[in-house]
Amino acid sequence: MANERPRPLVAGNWKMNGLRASSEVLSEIMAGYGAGLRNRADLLVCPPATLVAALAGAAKGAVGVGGQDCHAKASGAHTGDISAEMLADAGASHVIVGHSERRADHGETDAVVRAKAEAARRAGLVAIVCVGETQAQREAGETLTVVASQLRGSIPAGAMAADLVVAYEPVWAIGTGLTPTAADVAEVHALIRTELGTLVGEAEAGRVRVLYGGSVKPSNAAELMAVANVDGALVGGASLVAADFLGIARVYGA
Ligand SMILES: O=C[C@H](O)COP(=O)(O)O
Repeated sequence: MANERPRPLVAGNWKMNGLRASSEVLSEIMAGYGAGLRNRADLLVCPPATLVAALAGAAKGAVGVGGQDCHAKASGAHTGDISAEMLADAGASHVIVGHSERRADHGETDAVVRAKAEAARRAGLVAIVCVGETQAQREAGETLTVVASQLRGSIPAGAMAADLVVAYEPVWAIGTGLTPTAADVAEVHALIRTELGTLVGEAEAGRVRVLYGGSVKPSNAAELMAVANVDGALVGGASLVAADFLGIARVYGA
């Protein structure tokens, strides 16, 4: 079972970008999501929370729609926050948790990220748990220990491949145009697969989709997606342009 390669997932994280007119990007993605690609890979778009319901309505399940964050609790006095249940109610299928921008801007710890991933599961969403080292940590030779520690702290006990995706995003590669070498990506993704084996069991670990994120573009997608244990991409900037997002996804099929 662990030998079966998971079906790839190409996910777009729009971050704090997008107005109602941006639904046009989704329309273009759907128009370009032909059978050759549809048979081989899943697509997901994670717009700002203001657009989740509209895009989920327009996507009609053909392309997944996800949130970018959720609160750990289902409801309550948490001004400005959005629960996993609310995202599910709006039509989301996934939610990103623990993105390095949330960890840095909002002080989110591994424990907070795990609580959010548990909330996603409670609400019937797939949690996309993000991990990755900073430039200083890479230069200090700490990449593998940092990523392993984040995984152990952020993955909920009893997580299953059906409710978990892991995204490896080196912080220094996000939005910079820099990417790790294929060998570096392979080393970290192999570690993630091994750690998942310990955390969720070998059989489940083999089915969890492990994405690479950080300056993925149509020009480098083929090389990055060909790396062992890379089951797709979490795309930031390039996901805002349908042609670029599709250009990345099409490494899996026309
Ligand atoms: O969630 C997506 C990542 O942070 C990657 O962003 P980027 O593709 O703009 O480097």
